[in-house]
Amino acid sequence: MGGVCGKPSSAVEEGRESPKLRQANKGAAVVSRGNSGKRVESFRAKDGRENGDGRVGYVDKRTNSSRRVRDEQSEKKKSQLVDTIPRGISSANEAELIAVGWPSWLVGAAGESIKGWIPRRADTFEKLEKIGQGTYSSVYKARDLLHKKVVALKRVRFDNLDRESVKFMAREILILRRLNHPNIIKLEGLVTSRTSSSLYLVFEYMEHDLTGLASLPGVKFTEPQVKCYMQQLLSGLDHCHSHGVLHRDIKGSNLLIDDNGILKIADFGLASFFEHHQSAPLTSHVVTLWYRPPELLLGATYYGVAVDLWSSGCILGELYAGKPIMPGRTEVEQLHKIFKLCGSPSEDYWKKSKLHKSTVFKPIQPYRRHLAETFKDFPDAAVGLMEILLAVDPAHRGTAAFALKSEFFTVEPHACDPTTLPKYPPSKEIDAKLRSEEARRLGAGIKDDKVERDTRGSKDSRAVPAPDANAELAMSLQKRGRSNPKTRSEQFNRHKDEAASGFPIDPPRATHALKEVRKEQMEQPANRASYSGPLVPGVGWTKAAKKHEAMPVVLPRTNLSSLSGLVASRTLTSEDSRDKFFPPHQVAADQARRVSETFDEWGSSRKQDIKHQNQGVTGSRQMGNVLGSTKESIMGFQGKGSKIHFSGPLLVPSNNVDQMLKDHDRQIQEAARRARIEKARVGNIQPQGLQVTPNPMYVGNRGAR
Ligand SMILES: Nc1ncnc2c1ncn2[C@@H]1O[C@H](COP(=O)(O)OP(=O)(O)OP(=O)(O)O)[C@@H](O)[C@H]1O
Repeated sequence: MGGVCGKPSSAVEEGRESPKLRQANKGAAVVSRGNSGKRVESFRAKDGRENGDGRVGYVDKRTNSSRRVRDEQSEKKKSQLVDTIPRGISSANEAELIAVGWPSWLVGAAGESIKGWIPRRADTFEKLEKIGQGTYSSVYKARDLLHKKVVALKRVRFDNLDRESVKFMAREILILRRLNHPNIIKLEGLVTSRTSSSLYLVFEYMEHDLTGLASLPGVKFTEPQVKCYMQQLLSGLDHCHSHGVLHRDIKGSNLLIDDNGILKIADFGLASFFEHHQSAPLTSHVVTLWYRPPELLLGATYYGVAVDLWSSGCILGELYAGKPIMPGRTEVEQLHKIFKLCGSPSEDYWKKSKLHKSTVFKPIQPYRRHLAETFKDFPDAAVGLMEILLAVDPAHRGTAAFALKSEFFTVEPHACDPTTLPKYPPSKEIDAKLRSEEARRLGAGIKDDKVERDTRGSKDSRAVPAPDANAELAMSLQKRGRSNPKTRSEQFNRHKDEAASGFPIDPPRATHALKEVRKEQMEQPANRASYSGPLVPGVGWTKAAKKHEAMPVVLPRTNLSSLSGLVASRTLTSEDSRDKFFPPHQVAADQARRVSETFDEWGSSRKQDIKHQNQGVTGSRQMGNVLGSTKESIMGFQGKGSKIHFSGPLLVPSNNVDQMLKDHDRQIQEAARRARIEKARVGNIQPQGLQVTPNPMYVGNRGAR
C-alpha cells in the first residue's frame, strides 16, 4: 500500500507461526544458510528471534566449537536478560529499511519490529480529535485518507535519541505484530518518516472502552452481556497466552469495544513474552494496582498467565458490581484488600513461593476467604468463576481456556451475541473523567461538601478509577526527569493541579516505566535516578515495593495522605484495629525500612541535608508547603514555617503514628479542599468537551518506561 505500512510479509508477522514460535521459545539451535551459502548455526532466542542483531551468534561451522558454545551461552544469557526487547538487524536489512523511509534511529535500535513494513506518511491521515490519554501516549481519532476509514492513532512518547527507549517502545509493536485474533486490537501500520522523531501506531478505531462504557449514566450490564464481554476477554487472553505473550495490564480502559459489541484487548505496552519454564526473572512492577495479583504485590519475579487471569477476575467482579472490587491506594492497602476478600495464602504457599516480601507482609493469623459472602448477590456461576480467577495461589487460577469452559459460560443465560448488545454513545475512560470533572466542578461551585460527596458517589465517578497512587508512574517520571530535567517541575505541577482540582486520575498504574522489565533488571544502581526537584502540594512520596522506587505520587482528592506507605499501614492498624494484617512491630519496621530506603534513594543533594543520628533521623530542608514530604508522609511530622525538623526514633509506636497520621491527613485534606475551591474560583478548570490539553507530565523519555 503505497506509503502504507505494508502487510506483514512473513508468517511470524501475521501471527501464524505459533508452533514454530513455541519451538523457538524453548530456545533451540537453528541450522540455516548464511548469506554466503555456508551452513551456519545460531542460537534462537526464546522469543523466536535469531540472536543479537542477526549477525552475532551466527557461527561458521568451522570455527572453534568451544568458542561457539561460549558464544551461544552468552547469547542465551543475553537473550534471557533482554527478553523481548526488539533488536537490530543486519546492515543490509537496515539499509533496505532506511531506503523505504524508516528513520535511522528506529532501524538501528529496533529494526526487527518494523521488518517487512513500510511507514505511512503523516499527511495521509487527518487528525480529528483526541480520544485517549495514556501514561505514555496520546490517542487520536483520525481519518485514513488512503483507505477512507476512521482509525485511532496512538502517538507513543519516547526519546528517539535513546536507543533503549526506542527498543522498549518497539517491543509493543513487535508483540502486536505477533498476535492475530478477533479479540486483540490490530496494529494496522506505523506513521513516521526518515526525518521524523516521532512515531504513531495506527489501529482500527474502537468507539468505546469498558471503563467508559460501564461509567455511562444508566448503564448496567445484564448477565448475558457480562458473559459476552468476559468470553471475548478470555478468548483474546487465551490467544495471547498460547502465543507466549503475557499482557500484564488487563483493566477496563485497555478493553476496547466497537459498535458491533466486539471487545479487543489493547495496550500491549507492558506485555512481555514468557515461557512456561521461565528461566529469567520478570519485573513484579506490572499491572495497574487495582488489578494486580497478590504474587506481584509480594514481589514475585517468576510468574505466568495467572497474573492476567487475576486481573480478569477483577474485571468480572467489576462488571457485576458496577465499580472496581478492590480499589487500593497503595500496594500495601491493595494487598490488604486482597487478603480481606480472598483470604491470605496458605502456609504451604508462603513456604514454596519464597517471595521476598513475605516476611513483611505475612499476617500473623491467616485471613479467611470471604468472596462468596461478599458477592452473594452475584449469580452462582459468576462467583464460581471468580473463585477460580481470584485464587490467591496463582497455581489454582487455571488458564483462560479452562475458564472459557467453566459453568459460567455453559449455564443459562448464555452469553449474548455481540451484535445484539445495545448501541452506546461513544464512551471512553477519558469521557468518564471529563464528566466526573464537570460534576466536581459544579459541586465545588456550590461549595457544599455534601454535594461534593454525593457527586463522588454518583455513577459518574463510580466506575472511574479515582486517585493515582502510582508509585511506578512516579518512578518513570523520575527517570524521565533525569533525561529531561526541564520538564520535571512541569510534571510535578501537573500532579499538583490534578490533585488540587481533584481531577480523577487512573488507578495506580503499572506504567511503561515498569514496562521496561529487562532494562530495570540490567540497570546498575548507580544509574538510578534520584529526585531532587521541588516538593509541591499534591505530590507525596510513597515507597513502592522495589528498593529504588522512592518516588513522588499524585495524592488523591479524597484522602491525600493515604498514599504514603505508612498511611496504608495506618489504615490497617486503625481501621482494622483487630486486624491481624500487620502486627505493630511489622508496621514500625516497615515504616523504618521505608524511611531509610527513601533516604537511601534521595539524591545526593538531599542526602547532604539529612543526618542519621543513632537510631533517629534528623534533617531539615526547605518546604514551600506543609504538604508532600516523604518524611512527613511517612513519619507523620509536620513542618513549622518553612522548615521541618526530624528527630526521634525510627520505630515509632504505632498508636502515636496513628494520631500523627490522622492530624496529617486532616491537614492535607483541608489544604487540598482549599486548593480545589480556589482553583474552581479562578476558573482554571478543564472545560467540558474533549479538549484535553497535552499533559506535560507525560512528555519525556518513554525509554524510561
Ligand atoms: N484503537 C483505539 N480506538 C479507540 N480508542 C483507543 C484505541 N486505542 C486506545 N484508545 C483510547 O486511548 C486510551 C489510551 O490508550 P492506551 O491504553 O493504548 O495508552 P497507554 O499510554 O498505554 O495507556 P496506559 O497509561 O493506560 O497504559 C485507551 O484507554 C482508549 O480509551
